[in-house]
Amino acid sequence: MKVLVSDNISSKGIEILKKAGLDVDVKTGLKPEELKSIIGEYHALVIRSATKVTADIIDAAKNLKVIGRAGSGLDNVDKAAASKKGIVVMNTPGGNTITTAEHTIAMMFAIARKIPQANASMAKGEWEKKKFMGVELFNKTLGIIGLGNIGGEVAKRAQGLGMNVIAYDPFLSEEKAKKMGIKKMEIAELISQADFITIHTPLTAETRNLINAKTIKTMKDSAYIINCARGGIVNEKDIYDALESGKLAGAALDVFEKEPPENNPLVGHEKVVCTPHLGASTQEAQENVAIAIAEQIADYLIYGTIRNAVNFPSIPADQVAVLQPYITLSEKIGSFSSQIFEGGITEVTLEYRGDASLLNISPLTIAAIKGLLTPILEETVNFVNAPFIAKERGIEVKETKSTDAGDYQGAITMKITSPQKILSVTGTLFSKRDPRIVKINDFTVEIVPEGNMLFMYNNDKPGVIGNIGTLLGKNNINIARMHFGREKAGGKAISVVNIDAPVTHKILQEIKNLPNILDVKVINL
Ligand SMILES: NC(=O)C1=CN([C@@H]2O[C@H](COP(=O)(O)OP(=O)(O)OC[C@H]3O[C@@H](n4cnc5c(N)ncnc54)[C@H](O)[C@@H]3O)[C@@H](O)[C@H]2O)C=CC1
Ligand SMILES: O=C(O)CCC(=O)C(=O)O
Repeated sequence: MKVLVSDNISSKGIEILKKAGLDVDVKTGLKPEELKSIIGEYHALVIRSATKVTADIIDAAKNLKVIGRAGSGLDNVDKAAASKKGIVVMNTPGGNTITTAEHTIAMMFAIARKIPQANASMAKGEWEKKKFMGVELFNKTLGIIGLGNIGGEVAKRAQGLGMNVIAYDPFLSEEKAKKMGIKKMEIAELISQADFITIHTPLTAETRNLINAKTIKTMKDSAYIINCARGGIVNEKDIYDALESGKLAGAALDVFEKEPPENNPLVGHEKVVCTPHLGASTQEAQENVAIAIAEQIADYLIYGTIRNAVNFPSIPADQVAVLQPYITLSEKIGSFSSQIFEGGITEVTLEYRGDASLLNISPLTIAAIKGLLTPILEETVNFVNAPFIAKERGIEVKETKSTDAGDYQGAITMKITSPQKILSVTGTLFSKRDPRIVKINDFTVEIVPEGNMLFMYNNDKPGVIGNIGTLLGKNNINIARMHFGREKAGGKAISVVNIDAPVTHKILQEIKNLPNILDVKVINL
């Protein structure tokens, strides 16, 4: 079996692959057409973030069984194309957590004390003591947006420095935050209270452009911002304007909207410290992730054991045919529910009815939990660790079974509970194969859960649908399907629109401002 390593990984990983008897080629810096021309020879591909594994590359990968990411981010892999071809996509969540948290703290010190700027000045022969007056971190408030693995490690370190740590993470329970000695609050409150703001969320529809001109306006004067998560979460132009106007005292950026950045005025700006996506770049982290991915790939190619796969559950071979459609349905119900729900989840109940109650439900529950957590945690959740992550986050998972499925042959309902509200989403299979969402709370619907969608609560009034259609049409976005459900004529209604292209933040705002629209969410399945 042949393995292609197309990005730089630690030699420890290569040794493991070779020792396992695999034939390893290391070819880094390949152009897309070069990779496409050779990928057909390989059974496994090992990458970091530089190699772009597009649908085109996957199409040419005639023998490929597995793509392994030494690290966590999989935004450079077309996972849907890989899944369609049965290629397992795996990563190594956790291997670079400490390293990235340490980089964040280093970046915070660097902007607070202007260390890189002072170093550059001394290298030019200057001795500019006055110019590089800094601020202490002690007693300052650090606002962490996204209190997951890295955010949690940053919090511990910042507490050790005597900082007052506050956090915003809509998916974190109050209890967990309390245990960590952190005050959990809404984002607006955090932004207005923090002296330093650091971001540790994935880049999702919700977090794209999270820090923008509007939010910056509500920050303290002379606040600092740090982004070691993903480019695109902070709006680079708005940060630049705020630095120029003096609203922001400094920014530390490890990640960029475009990497490497081109003509980006933040690079080299006197109030900015930049690093070229170095968050995970330590010997220790690179060894961790290289060893982990090499072991995972060898285990899969040699023994068929799947670990840390983001697109495949482990189920006994004889159950695959019957379980797979229900696994897809469960994952879609979870993902759909997560994208329309807001609040710290404390409990999730999966109700299996009719045919579904007669199945081996444990992989279905795992798939539903994975679906629920993936839009929130993106790369860190897989078919193996989903239940553990839920538990760690204080989410209690319950299952119930009933042979009575009402109007359907088999149905699965996910009930999500937070201290403030409950959401219930029911799905079924049409023709034993095709997933449909058929109930959302008390609204009866018939939604095809796939691709880009808009989910809206609206008043059941004439003109609502026409307005949405006109606005999308004006923006050249084609509507594939529309579904409606209402409590009663003239009451509260839900509208779900399947669209052929994603909507931009601006279009989303325009939809929100249409008459009789109460709330809009973007869904991607
Ligand atoms: N700079 C670098 O080299 C590296 C960057 N990263 C990036 O760091 C980020 C965080 O990674 P991990 O901590 O491992 O992920 P994680 O999955 O453990 O944590 C992410 C946290 O963000 C929260 N979150 C999701 N949506 C949110 C929203 N709208 N508002 C507030 N919080 C939200 C989640 O609840 C979760 O607690 C990811 O974007 C990852 O790709 C990771 C490793 C290295
Ligand atoms: O491999 C790297 O250097 C980037 C790490 C990263 O961003 C990730 O693991 O998500």
